[in-house]
Amino acid sequence: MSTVKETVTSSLKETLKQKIEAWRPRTTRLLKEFGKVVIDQVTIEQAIGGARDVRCLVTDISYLDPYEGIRFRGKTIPEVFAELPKARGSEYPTVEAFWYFLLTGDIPTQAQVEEVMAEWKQRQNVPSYVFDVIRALPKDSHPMVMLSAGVLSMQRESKFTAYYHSGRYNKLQAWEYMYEDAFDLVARIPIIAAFIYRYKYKNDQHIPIDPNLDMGANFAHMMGIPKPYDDVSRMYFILHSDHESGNVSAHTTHLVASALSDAYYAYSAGLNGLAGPLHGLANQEVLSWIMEFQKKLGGAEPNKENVSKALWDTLNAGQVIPGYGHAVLRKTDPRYTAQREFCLKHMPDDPLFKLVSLIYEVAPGILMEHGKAKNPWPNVDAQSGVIQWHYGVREWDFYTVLFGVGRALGTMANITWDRALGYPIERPKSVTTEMLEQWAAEGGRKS
Ligand SMILES: CC(=O)SCCNC(=O)CCNC(=O)[C@H](O)C(C)(C)COP(=O)(O)OP(=O)(O)OC[C@H]1O[C@@H](n2cnc3c(N)ncnc32)[C@H](O)[C@@H]1OP(=O)(O)O
Ligand SMILES: O=C([O-])CC(=O)C(=O)O
Repeated sequence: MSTVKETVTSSLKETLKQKIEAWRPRTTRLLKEFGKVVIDQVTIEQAIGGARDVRCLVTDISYLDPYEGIRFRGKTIPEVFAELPKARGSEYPTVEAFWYFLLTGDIPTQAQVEEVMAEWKQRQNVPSYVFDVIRALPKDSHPMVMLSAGVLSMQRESKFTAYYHSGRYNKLQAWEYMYEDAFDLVARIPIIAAFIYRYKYKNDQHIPIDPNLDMGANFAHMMGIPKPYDDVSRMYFILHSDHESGNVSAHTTHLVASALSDAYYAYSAGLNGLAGPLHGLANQEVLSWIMEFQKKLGGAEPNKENVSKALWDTLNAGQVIPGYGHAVLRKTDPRYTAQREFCLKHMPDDPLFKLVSLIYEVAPGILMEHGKAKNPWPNVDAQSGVIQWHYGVREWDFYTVLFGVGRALGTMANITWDRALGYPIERPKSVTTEMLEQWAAEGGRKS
Protein backbone atom coordinates (compact mmCIF):
# COMPACT_ATOMS: atom_id res chain seq x y z
CA MET A 1 0.00 0.00 0.00
CA SER A 2 1.37 3.46 -0.88
CA THR A 3 1.89 6.19 1.72
CA VAL A 4 -0.69 8.92 1.44
CA LYS A 5 0.59 12.47 1.87
CA GLU A 6 -2.05 14.49 3.68
CA THR A 7 -3.47 17.45 1.80
CA VAL A 8 -2.72 20.96 3.07
CA THR A 9 -5.28 23.62 3.92
CA SER A 10 -5.22 27.15 2.56
CA SER A 11 -7.81 29.82 1.91
CA LEU A 12 -7.77 28.86 -1.80
CA LYS A 13 -8.55 25.27 -0.92
CA GLU A 14 -11.16 26.26 1.65
CA THR A 15 -12.89 28.54 -0.87
CA LEU A 16 -12.72 25.80 -3.46
CA LYS A 17 -14.21 23.33 -1.01
CA GLN A 18 -17.15 25.62 -0.32
CA LYS A 19 -17.69 26.21 -4.02
CA ILE A 20 -17.59 22.48 -4.74
CA GLU A 21 -20.02 21.63 -1.97
CA ALA A 22 -22.41 24.34 -3.19
CA TRP A 23 -22.07 23.18 -6.80
CA ARG A 24 -22.57 19.45 -6.33
CA PRO A 25 -26.36 19.59 -5.77
CA ARG A 26 -26.73 21.37 -9.13
CA THR A 27 -25.03 18.52 -10.99
CA THR A 28 -26.89 15.90 -8.94
CA ARG A 29 -30.24 17.56 -9.65
CA LEU A 30 -29.53 17.83 -13.38
CA LEU A 31 -28.67 14.15 -13.49
CA LYS A 32 -31.53 12.92 -11.35
CA GLU A 33 -34.40 15.15 -12.47
CA PHE A 34 -33.40 16.18 -15.99
CA GLY A 35 -31.05 13.43 -17.10
CA LYS A 36 -33.11 12.55 -20.17
CA VAL A 37 -33.54 16.11 -21.48
CA VAL A 38 -32.15 16.28 -25.04
CA ILE A 39 -29.50 18.99 -25.59
CA ASP A 40 -28.21 18.00 -29.04
CA GLN A 41 -28.47 15.49 -31.85
CA VAL A 42 -25.64 13.93 -33.86
CA THR A 43 -25.44 13.85 -37.65
CA ILE A 44 -23.40 11.55 -39.85
CA GLU A 45 -21.25 14.55 -40.75
CA GLN A 46 -20.44 15.08 -37.07
CA ALA A 47 -19.73 11.41 -36.40
CA ILE A 48 -17.21 11.31 -39.26
CA GLY A 49 -16.08 14.90 -38.78
CA GLY A 50 -14.45 14.89 -35.37
CA ALA A 51 -17.64 15.44 -33.31
CA ARG A 52 -17.56 19.08 -34.39
CA ASP A 53 -20.12 21.16 -32.45
CA VAL A 54 -21.61 18.16 -30.61
CA ARG A 55 -22.56 19.47 -27.19
CA CYS A 56 -21.51 16.59 -24.99
CA LEU A 57 -18.89 17.94 -22.58
CA VAL A 58 -19.40 20.02 -19.46
CA THR A 59 -16.99 22.54 -17.99
CA ASP A 60 -17.48 25.73 -16.02
CA ILE A 61 -13.88 26.93 -16.27
CA SER A 62 -14.29 28.60 -19.67
CA TYR A 63 -16.75 28.90 -22.54
CA LEU A 64 -16.04 29.61 -26.21
CA ASP A 65 -18.54 31.60 -28.24
CA PRO A 66 -17.80 31.32 -31.99
CA TYR A 67 -18.14 35.09 -32.53
CA GLU A 68 -17.00 36.51 -29.23
CA GLY A 69 -14.20 34.09 -28.38
CA ILE A 70 -13.21 32.77 -25.00
CA ARG A 71 -14.59 33.78 -21.63
CA PHE A 72 -12.73 32.54 -18.59
CA ARG A 73 -15.18 31.99 -15.75
CA GLY A 74 -17.64 34.25 -17.58
CA LYS A 75 -15.18 37.06 -18.18
CA THR A 76 -13.70 38.21 -21.49
CA ILE A 77 -9.94 38.59 -21.88
CA PRO A 78 -9.99 42.40 -21.38
CA GLU A 79 -12.15 41.94 -18.27
CA VAL A 80 -9.76 39.34 -16.84
CA PHE A 81 -6.76 41.58 -17.44
CA ALA A 82 -8.55 44.60 -15.97
CA GLU A 83 -10.12 42.98 -12.91
CA LEU A 84 -7.51 40.59 -11.51
CA PRO A 85 -4.90 41.95 -9.07
CA LYS A 86 -1.75 42.95 -10.95
CA ALA A 87 1.81 41.82 -10.44
CA ARG A 88 3.95 44.42 -8.66
CA GLY A 89 4.82 47.22 -11.11
CA SER A 90 3.02 45.47 -13.95
CA GLU A 91 -0.08 46.07 -16.03
CA TYR A 92 -0.80 42.33 -16.14
CA PRO A 93 -2.22 40.09 -13.40
CA THR A 94 -0.07 37.46 -11.80
CA VAL A 95 -0.54 33.91 -13.02
CA GLU A 96 -1.14 33.01 -9.37
CA ALA A 97 -4.15 35.36 -9.21
CA PHE A 98 -5.45 33.80 -12.42
CA TRP A 99 -5.02 30.27 -11.01
CA TYR A 100 -7.15 31.24 -8.00
CA PHE A 101 -9.73 32.74 -10.36
CA LEU A 102 -9.86 29.72 -12.70
CA LEU A 103 -10.29 27.31 -9.81
CA THR A 104 -12.88 29.26 -7.82
CA GLY A 105 -14.48 31.73 -10.24
CA ASP A 106 -13.74 34.51 -7.72
CA ILE A 107 -11.48 37.51 -8.20
CA PRO A 108 -8.97 37.08 -5.36
CA THR A 109 -7.99 39.84 -2.99
CA GLN A 110 -4.34 40.89 -2.85
CA ALA A 111 -3.98 38.94 0.41
CA GLN A 112 -5.36 35.80 -1.20
CA VAL A 113 -2.96 36.22 -4.11
CA GLU A 114 -0.04 36.57 -1.68
CA GLU A 115 -1.09 33.33 -0.04
CA VAL A 116 -1.28 31.49 -3.36
CA MET A 117 2.14 32.89 -4.29
CA ALA A 118 3.63 31.59 -1.05
CA GLU A 119 2.09 28.16 -1.58
CA TRP A 120 3.18 28.13 -5.23
CA LYS A 121 6.80 28.60 -4.13
CA GLN A 122 6.57 25.65 -1.73
CA ARG A 123 5.45 23.44 -4.58
CA GLN A 124 8.25 24.33 -6.98
CA ASN A 125 10.59 21.50 -5.99
CA VAL A 126 11.06 19.61 -9.23
CA PRO A 127 12.62 16.21 -8.43
CA SER A 128 16.16 15.98 -9.82
CA TYR A 129 15.36 12.77 -11.75
CA VAL A 130 13.07 14.84 -14.02
CA PHE A 131 16.15 16.62 -15.36
CA ASP A 132 17.96 13.28 -15.66
CA VAL A 133 15.08 11.91 -17.73
CA ILE A 134 15.24 14.91 -20.05
CA ARG A 135 19.01 14.65 -20.35
CA ALA A 136 18.69 10.95 -21.17
CA LEU A 137 16.72 11.77 -24.32
CA PRO A 138 18.58 12.48 -27.57
CA LYS A 139 19.34 16.20 -27.44
CA ASP A 140 17.67 16.76 -30.78
CA SER A 141 14.37 15.41 -29.45
CA HIS A 142 11.59 17.92 -29.88
CA PRO A 143 11.19 20.11 -26.76
CA MET A 144 7.58 18.87 -26.48
CA VAL A 145 8.90 15.31 -26.10
CA MET A 146 11.12 16.57 -23.31
CA LEU A 147 8.25 18.40 -21.62
CA SER A 148 5.86 15.48 -21.91
CA ALA A 149 8.46 12.98 -20.69
CA GLY A 150 9.47 15.30 -17.83
CA VAL A 151 5.86 15.68 -16.69
CA LEU A 152 5.17 11.95 -17.04
CA SER A 153 8.27 11.04 -15.05
CA MET A 154 6.82 12.86 -12.02
CA GLN A 155 3.92 10.41 -11.86
CA ARG A 156 5.58 8.60 -8.97
CA GLU A 157 4.98 11.77 -6.90
CA SER A 158 1.22 11.61 -7.39
CA LYS A 159 -0.73 12.14 -4.18
CA PHE A 160 -3.93 11.19 -5.98
CA THR A 161 -2.56 7.79 -7.03
CA ALA A 162 -1.21 7.14 -3.54
CA TYR A 163 -4.63 8.01 -2.14
CA TYR A 164 -6.38 5.78 -4.67
CA HIS A 165 -4.27 2.80 -3.62
CA SER A 166 -4.44 3.60 0.09
CA GLY A 167 -7.54 1.53 0.66
CA ARG A 168 -9.51 4.56 1.84
CA TYR A 169 -10.37 6.14 -1.51
CA ASN A 170 -13.55 8.16 -1.23
CA LYS A 171 -15.13 9.69 -4.30
CA LEU A 172 -16.20 12.81 -2.41
CA GLN A 173 -12.68 13.55 -1.20
CA ALA A 174 -10.79 12.49 -4.32
CA TRP A 175 -10.71 16.03 -5.68
CA GLU A 176 -8.50 17.16 -2.77
CA TYR A 177 -5.72 14.85 -3.92
CA MET A 178 -6.24 15.76 -7.56
CA TYR A 179 -5.99 19.41 -6.53
CA GLU A 180 -2.69 18.67 -4.76
CA ASP A 181 -1.22 17.11 -7.90
CA ALA A 182 -2.71 19.80 -10.14
CA PHE A 183 -1.19 22.58 -8.05
CA ASP A 184 2.19 20.80 -7.85
CA LEU A 185 2.15 20.36 -11.62
CA VAL A 186 1.35 23.99 -12.46
CA ALA A 187 4.04 25.19 -10.05
CA ARG A 188 6.68 22.85 -11.46
CA ILE A 189 6.04 22.94 -15.18
CA PRO A 190 7.52 26.44 -15.78
CA ILE A 191 10.76 25.27 -14.19
CA ILE A 192 10.89 22.21 -16.41
CA ALA A 193 10.15 24.38 -19.47
CA ALA A 194 12.91 26.88 -18.63
CA PHE A 195 15.28 23.99 -17.98
CA ILE A 196 14.52 22.52 -21.43
CA TYR A 197 15.13 25.90 -23.05
CA ARG A 198 18.48 26.51 -21.41
CA TYR A 199 19.55 22.88 -21.71
CA LYS A 200 18.82 22.75 -25.40
CA TYR A 201 19.71 26.25 -26.56
CA LYS A 202 21.84 27.96 -23.89
CA ASN A 203 24.70 25.52 -23.43
CA ASP A 204 23.07 23.83 -20.46
CA GLN A 205 23.68 26.97 -18.36
CA HIS A 206 20.83 27.35 -15.88
CA ILE A 207 19.51 30.21 -13.75
CA PRO A 208 18.06 29.22 -10.37
CA ILE A 209 14.60 30.36 -9.21
CA ASP A 210 14.41 33.74 -7.50
CA PRO A 211 12.22 33.17 -4.42
CA ASN A 212 11.07 36.81 -4.44
CA LEU A 213 9.40 36.69 -7.83
CA ASP A 214 5.92 35.73 -8.97
CA MET A 215 5.51 32.93 -11.50
CA GLY A 216 5.66 35.12 -14.64
CA ALA A 217 8.68 37.08 -13.45
CA ASN A 218 10.40 33.91 -12.32
CA PHE A 219 9.89 32.32 -15.69
CA ALA A 220 11.42 35.34 -17.43
CA HIS A 221 14.28 35.25 -14.92
CA MET A 222 14.96 31.52 -15.46
CA MET A 223 14.82 32.00 -19.22
CA GLY A 224 17.39 34.79 -18.80
CA ILE A 225 15.29 37.45 -20.53
CA PRO A 226 14.84 40.97 -19.06
CA LYS A 227 11.64 43.02 -18.73
CA PRO A 228 9.07 43.20 -20.17
CA TYR A 229 9.39 39.45 -20.76
CA ASP A 230 7.84 38.96 -17.31
CA ASP A 231 4.68 40.63 -18.64
CA VAL A 232 4.93 38.69 -21.89
CA SER A 233 4.98 35.49 -19.83
CA ARG A 234 2.04 36.49 -17.63
CA MET A 235 0.00 37.52 -20.67
CA TYR A 236 1.00 34.44 -22.65
CA PHE A 237 0.25 31.87 -19.94
CA ILE A 238 -3.12 33.43 -19.10
CA LEU A 239 -4.17 33.69 -22.75
CA HIS A 240 -3.21 30.09 -23.51
CA SER A 241 -4.67 28.57 -20.34
CA ASP A 242 -8.03 27.27 -21.44
CA HIS A 243 -10.35 27.10 -24.44
CA GLU A 244 -13.33 25.19 -23.09
CA SER A 245 -12.92 21.43 -22.97
CA GLY A 246 -13.34 20.10 -26.51
CA ASN A 247 -9.94 21.14 -27.85
CA VAL A 248 -7.43 18.32 -28.26
CA SER A 249 -5.16 19.07 -25.28
CA ALA A 250 -7.94 19.80 -22.80
CA HIS A 251 -10.11 16.96 -23.98
CA THR A 252 -7.24 14.47 -23.89
CA THR A 253 -6.32 15.53 -20.37
CA HIS A 254 -9.94 15.23 -19.26
CA LEU A 255 -10.37 11.86 -21.00
CA VAL A 256 -7.25 10.31 -19.50
CA ALA A 257 -8.09 11.66 -16.04
CA SER A 258 -11.58 10.20 -16.37
CA ALA A 259 -10.00 6.73 -16.03
CA LEU A 260 -8.71 8.02 -12.65
CA SER A 261 -5.25 8.33 -14.12
CA ASP A 262 -3.53 11.09 -12.16
CA ALA A 263 -2.63 14.60 -13.27
CA TYR A 264 0.85 13.61 -14.51
CA TYR A 265 -0.42 10.82 -16.77
CA ALA A 266 -3.27 13.00 -17.95
CA TYR A 267 -1.30 16.13 -18.73
CA SER A 268 1.56 14.29 -20.39
CA ALA A 269 -1.08 12.85 -22.75
CA GLY A 270 -2.64 16.29 -23.22
CA LEU A 271 0.77 17.70 -24.14
CA ASN A 272 1.20 15.02 -26.79
CA GLY A 273 -1.99 16.28 -28.43
CA LEU A 274 -0.89 19.88 -28.09
CA ALA A 275 2.24 18.93 -30.05
CA GLY A 276 0.20 18.34 -33.23
CA PRO A 277 0.56 20.90 -36.05
CA LEU A 278 -3.19 21.47 -36.30
CA HIS A 279 -3.26 22.38 -32.59
CA GLY A 280 -0.51 23.93 -30.42
CA LEU A 281 2.38 23.25 -32.78
CA ALA A 282 0.81 25.73 -35.22
CA ASN A 283 2.66 28.50 -33.34
CA GLN A 284 6.03 27.11 -34.44
CA GLU A 285 4.63 26.43 -37.93
CA VAL A 286 3.70 30.12 -38.26
CA LEU A 287 7.27 31.16 -37.59
CA SER A 288 8.78 28.56 -39.87
CA TRP A 289 6.33 29.61 -42.63
CA ILE A 290 7.39 33.24 -42.20
CA MET A 291 11.09 32.39 -42.22
CA GLU A 292 10.70 30.28 -45.35
CA PHE A 293 8.80 33.14 -47.00
CA GLN A 294 11.51 35.66 -46.09
CA LYS A 295 14.18 33.33 -47.41
CA LYS A 296 12.36 33.13 -50.74
CA LEU A 297 12.06 36.94 -50.85
CA GLY A 298 15.84 37.11 -50.66
CA GLY A 299 15.95 40.56 -49.06
CA ALA A 300 13.09 42.14 -51.04
CA GLU A 301 10.44 44.06 -49.01
CA PRO A 302 7.31 42.06 -48.14
CA ASN A 303 4.22 43.57 -49.74
CA LYS A 304 0.62 42.54 -50.38
CA GLU A 305 1.53 41.00 -53.75
CA ASN A 306 4.37 38.75 -52.62
CA VAL A 307 2.57 37.78 -49.39
CA SER A 308 -0.55 36.88 -51.39
CA LYS A 309 1.51 34.79 -53.79
CA ALA A 310 3.18 32.91 -50.92
CA LEU A 311 -0.19 32.22 -49.30
CA TRP A 312 -1.62 30.93 -52.58
CA ASP A 313 1.49 28.78 -53.13
CA THR A 314 0.90 27.21 -49.71
CA LEU A 315 -2.76 26.55 -50.44
CA ASN A 316 -2.06 25.25 -53.95
CA ALA A 317 0.49 22.85 -52.49
CA GLY A 318 -2.38 21.40 -50.44
CA GLN A 319 -1.09 22.79 -47.16
CA VAL A 320 -2.88 24.80 -44.51
CA ILE A 321 -2.00 28.38 -43.67
CA PRO A 322 -0.77 27.99 -40.11
CA GLY A 323 -2.37 30.27 -37.53
CA TYR A 324 -5.57 30.69 -39.54
CA GLY A 325 -8.87 28.88 -39.19
CA HIS A 326 -10.50 27.32 -36.18
CA ALA A 327 -12.80 24.45 -35.33
CA VAL A 328 -15.18 26.66 -33.32
CA LEU A 329 -14.25 30.34 -33.74
CA ARG A 330 -15.76 32.28 -36.63
CA LYS A 331 -14.05 35.63 -36.02
CA THR A 332 -10.53 36.87 -35.24
CA ASP A 333 -9.47 35.13 -32.03
CA PRO A 334 -9.51 37.64 -29.14
CA ARG A 335 -6.25 36.03 -27.98
CA TYR A 336 -4.80 37.16 -31.32
CA THR A 337 -6.16 40.64 -30.70
CA ALA A 338 -4.77 40.80 -27.14
CA GLN A 339 -1.30 39.91 -28.41
CA ARG A 340 -1.61 42.28 -31.35
CA GLU A 341 -2.43 45.09 -28.91
CA PHE A 342 0.66 44.20 -26.91
CA CYS A 343 2.73 44.41 -30.11
CA LEU A 344 1.20 47.75 -31.12
CA LYS A 345 2.16 49.14 -27.72
CA HIS A 346 5.59 47.59 -27.18
CA MET A 347 7.04 46.70 -30.57
CA PRO A 348 5.09 48.52 -33.33
CA ASP A 349 8.15 48.84 -35.56
CA ASP A 350 9.30 45.25 -35.31
CA PRO A 351 9.67 44.09 -38.95
CA LEU A 352 8.30 40.64 -38.18
CA PHE A 353 5.25 42.15 -36.47
CA LYS A 354 4.72 44.30 -39.55
CA LEU A 355 4.84 41.18 -41.70
CA VAL A 356 2.39 39.35 -39.41
CA SER A 357 0.08 42.37 -39.73
CA LEU A 358 0.43 42.30 -43.50
CA ILE A 359 -0.51 38.61 -43.53
CA TYR A 360 -3.56 39.53 -41.41
CA GLU A 361 -4.56 42.06 -44.08
CA VAL A 362 -4.47 39.57 -46.94
CA ALA A 363 -4.89 36.01 -45.60
CA PRO A 364 -8.60 36.18 -44.64
CA GLY A 365 -9.58 37.38 -48.13
CA ILE A 366 -7.50 34.65 -49.75
CA LEU A 367 -8.94 31.95 -47.51
CA MET A 368 -12.45 33.19 -48.35
CA GLU A 369 -11.65 33.06 -52.06
CA HIS A 370 -10.10 29.62 -51.62
CA GLY A 371 -13.47 28.67 -50.18
CA LYS A 372 -12.62 25.77 -47.90
CA ALA A 373 -11.87 27.02 -44.40
CA LYS A 374 -15.04 27.77 -42.43
CA ASN A 375 -13.14 30.41 -40.51
CA PRO A 376 -10.72 32.57 -42.51
CA TRP A 377 -9.60 34.59 -39.49
CA PRO A 378 -6.39 34.24 -37.43
CA ASN A 379 -6.19 32.23 -34.23
CA VAL A 380 -3.94 32.67 -31.19
CA ASP A 381 -0.98 30.94 -32.85
CA ALA A 382 -0.65 33.53 -35.62
CA GLN A 383 0.50 36.24 -33.17
CA SER A 384 2.36 34.48 -30.39
CA GLY A 385 5.65 33.53 -32.05
CA VAL A 386 6.46 37.05 -33.23
CA ILE A 387 6.47 38.31 -29.62
CA GLN A 388 8.77 35.51 -28.50
CA TRP A 389 11.02 36.22 -31.46
CA HIS A 390 11.17 39.92 -30.58
CA TYR A 391 12.33 39.18 -27.03
CA GLY A 392 15.01 36.77 -28.17
CA VAL A 393 13.32 33.36 -28.06
CA ARG A 394 14.11 32.55 -31.66
CA GLU A 395 14.16 28.77 -31.38
CA TRP A 396 10.63 28.35 -32.64
CA ASP A 397 10.40 24.64 -31.92
CA PHE A 398 10.23 25.76 -28.27
CA TYR A 399 7.04 27.80 -28.74
CA THR A 400 4.62 24.94 -28.11
CA VAL A 401 6.34 24.28 -24.78
CA LEU A 402 5.30 27.80 -23.73
CA PHE A 403 1.76 26.94 -24.79
CA GLY A 404 2.02 23.78 -22.69
CA VAL A 405 2.96 25.77 -19.58
CA GLY A 406 -0.12 27.96 -20.05
CA ARG A 407 -2.49 25.12 -20.92
CA ALA A 408 -1.55 23.35 -17.67
CA LEU A 409 -3.54 26.01 -15.78
CA GLY A 410 -6.83 25.30 -17.51
CA THR A 411 -6.49 21.54 -17.74
CA MET A 412 -5.46 21.22 -14.11
CA ALA A 413 -8.36 23.39 -12.93
CA ASN A 414 -10.66 21.24 -15.08
CA ILE A 415 -9.57 17.84 -13.79
CA THR A 416 -9.78 19.08 -10.20
CA TRP A 417 -13.42 19.98 -10.85
CA ASP A 418 -13.96 16.72 -12.79
CA ARG A 419 -13.13 14.79 -9.63
CA ALA A 420 -15.06 17.23 -7.43
CA LEU A 421 -18.24 16.69 -9.44
CA GLY A 422 -17.63 12.97 -9.80
CA TYR A 423 -17.67 12.89 -13.60
CA PRO A 424 -17.45 9.25 -14.70
CA ILE A 425 -15.07 7.52 -17.07
CA GLU A 426 -15.59 8.95 -20.57
CA ARG A 427 -16.70 6.42 -23.12
CA PRO A 428 -18.64 7.63 -26.19
CA LYS A 429 -20.21 5.00 -28.44
CA SER A 430 -18.82 4.20 -31.87
CA VAL A 431 -20.68 2.80 -34.85
CA THR A 432 -19.61 1.16 -38.12
CA THR A 433 -19.65 2.59 -41.65
CA GLU A 434 -22.23 -0.06 -42.55
CA MET A 435 -24.53 1.22 -39.80
CA LEU A 436 -24.15 4.77 -41.08
CA GLU A 437 -25.05 3.58 -44.59
CA GLN A 438 -28.10 1.79 -43.29
CA TRP A 439 -29.27 4.81 -41.27
CA ALA A 440 -28.58 7.06 -44.26
CA ALA A 441 -30.84 4.86 -46.45
CA GLU A 442 -33.55 4.86 -43.77
CA GLY A 443 -33.41 8.64 -43.28
CA GLY A 444 -32.12 8.37 -39.74
CA ARG A 445 -31.47 5.78 -37.04
CA LYS A 446 -34.69 3.97 -36.26
CA SER A 447 -33.50 1.66 -33.52
C1 LIG B 1 -4.53 26.65 -30.46
C2 LIG B 1 -5.15 26.03 -31.61
O1 LIG B 1 -5.22 24.83 -31.67
S1 LIG B 1 -5.82 27.04 -32.76
C3 LIG B 1 -5.64 26.13 -34.29
C4 LIG B 1 -4.20 26.02 -34.68
N1 LIG B 1 -4.04 25.35 -35.98
C5 LIG B 1 -3.75 26.03 -37.10
O2 LIG B 1 -3.63 27.24 -37.11
C6 LIG B 1 -3.54 25.17 -38.35
C7 LIG B 1 -4.30 25.76 -39.54
N2 LIG B 1 -5.73 25.60 -39.37
C8 LIG B 1 -6.36 24.41 -39.60
O3 LIG B 1 -5.76 23.40 -40.03
C9 LIG B 1 -7.85 24.30 -39.32
O4 LIG B 1 -8.45 25.57 -39.48
C10 LIG B 1 -8.15 23.76 -37.90
C11 LIG B 1 -7.46 22.41 -37.67
C12 LIG B 1 -7.69 24.74 -36.84
C13 LIG B 1 -9.66 23.55 -37.76
O5 LIG B 1 -10.02 22.47 -38.58
P1 LIG B 1 -11.52 22.27 -39.08
O6 LIG B 1 -12.48 22.54 -37.97
O7 LIG B 1 -11.58 20.93 -39.71
O8 LIG B 1 -11.64 23.44 -40.14
P2 LIG B 1 -12.70 23.63 -41.30
O9 LIG B 1 -13.99 22.94 -41.00
O10 LIG B 1 -12.75 25.08 -41.61
O11 LIG B 1 -12.00 22.83 -42.50
C14 LIG B 1 -12.61 22.75 -43.78
C15 LIG B 1 -11.53 22.69 -44.82
O12 LIG B 1 -10.80 23.92 -44.81
C16 LIG B 1 -9.44 23.65 -44.67
N3 LIG B 1 -8.80 24.68 -43.85
C17 LIG B 1 -9.12 25.04 -42.59
N4 LIG B 1 -8.24 25.95 -42.14
C18 LIG B 1 -7.35 26.16 -43.12
C19 LIG B 1 -6.19 26.94 -43.26
N5 LIG B 1 -5.73 27.68 -42.25
N6 LIG B 1 -5.52 26.90 -44.41
C20 LIG B 1 -5.97 26.13 -45.43
N7 LIG B 1 -7.03 25.34 -45.37
C21 LIG B 1 -7.72 25.36 -44.22
C22 LIG B 1 -9.39 22.32 -43.94
O13 LIG B 1 -8.12 21.71 -44.08
C23 LIG B 1 -10.51 21.58 -44.60
O14 LIG B 1 -10.07 21.14 -45.83
P3 LIG B 1 -10.53 19.69 -46.43
O15 LIG B 1 -12.00 19.82 -46.60
O16 LIG B 1 -9.76 19.57 -47.68
O17 LIG B 1 -10.17 18.68 -45.39
O1 LIG C 1 -10.27 25.39 -29.22
C1 LIG C 1 -9.58 24.71 -30.00
O2 LIG C 1 -10.02 23.73 -30.64
C2 LIG C 1 -8.17 25.04 -30.25
C3 LIG C 1 -7.68 26.22 -29.50
O3 LIG C 1 -7.79 27.35 -29.94
C4 LIG C 1 -7.12 26.01 -28.18
O4 LIG C 1 -7.16 24.86 -27.69
O5 LIG C 1 -6.63 26.96 -27.57
